[in-house]
This record gives sequence, C-alpha cells and structure tokens, in this order.
Amino acid sequence: MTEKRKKGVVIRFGSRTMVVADLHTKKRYICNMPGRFKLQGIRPIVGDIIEFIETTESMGRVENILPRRNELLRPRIANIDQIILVTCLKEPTVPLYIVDRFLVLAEHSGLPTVIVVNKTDLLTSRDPLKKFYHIYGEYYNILEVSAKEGTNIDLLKEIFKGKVSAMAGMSGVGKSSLLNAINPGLSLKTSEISTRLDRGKHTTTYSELLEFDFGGYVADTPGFASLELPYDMEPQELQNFFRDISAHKGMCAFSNCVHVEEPGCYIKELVETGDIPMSRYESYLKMYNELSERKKGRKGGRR
Ligand SMILES: Nc1nc2c(ncn2[C@@H]2O[C@H](COP(=O)(O)OP(=O)(O)OP(=O)(O)O)[C@@H](O)[C@H]2O)c(=O)[nH]1
Ligand SMILES: [Zn+2]
Repeated sequence: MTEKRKKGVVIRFGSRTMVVADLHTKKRYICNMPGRFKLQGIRPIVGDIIEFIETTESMGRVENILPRRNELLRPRIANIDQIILVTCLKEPTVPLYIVDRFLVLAEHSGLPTVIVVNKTDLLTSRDPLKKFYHIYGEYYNILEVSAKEGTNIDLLKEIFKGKVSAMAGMSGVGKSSLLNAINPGLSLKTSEISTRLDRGKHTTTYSELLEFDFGGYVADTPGFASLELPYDMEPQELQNFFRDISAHKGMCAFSNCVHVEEPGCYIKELVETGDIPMSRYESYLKMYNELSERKKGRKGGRR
C-alpha cells in the first residue's frame, strides 16, 4: 500500500462530504468522514486542518483533525489569522459606536485586526479621515482604500496574501466590492464548486473559504454579523477589549475600577484631557450598561 497522508484545509461542506484543499498543491478533494468520527462527536468545521488519504484522483478520506488554533463563532470558522474590519466615512457614514462594537468583538476573538476605510473617493476633504486616525490610529493599523478607484488595492492584497481572513463590517461598506477588486471573479469560482458538490440538494448554511489567486483565503460570509456581545462577557471585563483603556491598566485608584463612577479614575481623567476620545468612552459606557442590564435580567430570571 502506498497510501500517504496529506494535509488539507476544509473549504466548505456538502450534505455528506466536504471539500478540502491540499495545503501544498492546493488541489481540491471531496472528502468523506469515517463514521467513527461522528460516533465520537467529532465534527470538523470550515478552516479545520485535516489529515486525509487520497482514495481516488479527486476523493479522499479524513483520517484526523488537527487541534484548532482558534475558532470564530458566527460564522463558525477555525484557524483564522486576522480580521479585516471594513468601514466607511460616507455612504454609509458608519456610526463610531458600530465600529467600536465590531472592535470589541474582534478583540474578544483575540485575533489581529486591520481597519480598512473604504469609499475614500467620496470624501471631499481629509478632515474625516484625520479624525478617524486620531481616534483609532494609535492602537490599530488603518488602511484607506477605494474599491471604485482602485486606491491602495495593491496594499490590501498584501494584507490578505497567504493568510486566512474574516471580513467584518456593516452592510453596504463595500466588502464584496473590495474582494472583487483584489481578486476579480472570486465569487464566481465558488458557485461553480457549490453546484457540483450539492447536486441540487438542500443548500448548507455553513460559510465557506474563498481562495485568492494570489494565495490566501477569506470567509465568504461577514464575521460578527449579529453584533451581539458574547454570552459570557461580564461587565467588568469589557475594558479588556478596549485597547485604549486596557493600555492604562492599574492606573486608577481602585484596582477593580470599571471607570464609571469611582473616584480617582485615571481613565475618566484621560477622557477629560482628550487623550481617550469621548466617542470611545461613550461607546464603552453604552456597552457597559448593556452588559450590566443583561446580567441583572439574568439574575432576576433565576429567582
Ligand atoms: N463610491 C464608492 N462606492 C463603492 C465603493 N465600494 C463599494 N461601493 C458601492 O457600495 C455599495 C455596496 O457595496 P458592496 O460591496 O455590496 O458592500 P458589502 O459590504 O459587500 O455589503 P453587504 O453584502 O450588504 O454586506 C455598492 O453599490 C458598491 O458599488 C467605493 O470604493 N466607492
Ligand atoms: Zn477607572
């Protein structure tokens, strides 16, 4: 027997099979999973790295699922390298509160995040961009682009290259337009595979990884679509997901300060001096209150 194990990444699921791309050759295989995995409750997800054995020219059998480095929920994807948060300062003017909420979720996922400001062609002056850099530039990498005019699309390509990314951002900010600008025809290629795999059966709701011609993958569905704060997030830990607040950990008079109404709060001082932007602090308070209310509601419910 010359069966040799190959390593691949799970690209998408069919009704009973999955499409796996060989890590080295990028060749695609339709893989089956032995029943014993199901019996053990082992279920691979998109992004999983698996070991498989080639059974025919285009088919394979899953032998092993490697441990996940991380796992993103909604959409459920394993082994993501980075989050690309797309936003706009015009058409739509994405509220800063929404940007902050996406950032909290990105921080909670523990993944590196790049902020991409799209539709810069619509701006008549640099003022809104300057304001944006002032708020986020110290703690995040920001790339200003225009899918329409092709501005900095080469730089965006470099960011995606060779990595597994999830895009996030409000509807209409141009996520699909940007993907098509860096890799024309990206979405077309996938529908081809979908029809071949599903053969008219019920379409799955799993997301899928799209492969760039220049190397790398991106999830086809936006991350954090519901914008819901994680179920297990406690009000007092929210500050850990604001880089500009957690950077000053331990500076308040009380070590357990949540920066709301405690005396000797260093964070509130920084807000007053403008070192922490007011919009960021307001977002923090709003989410803090939401988490507190949620907690109260849960306690009440248990009585
Ligand atoms: N002026 C301008 N318009 C753009 C740009 N990028 C995208 N658009 C337009 O913005 C609209 C929304 O773009 P999409 O790419 O569909 O946005 P999306 O983020 O994928 O939206 P959802 O699929 O709803 O999440 C479309 O009409 C695009 O033509 C840009 O750089 N400049
Ligand atoms: Zn404080």
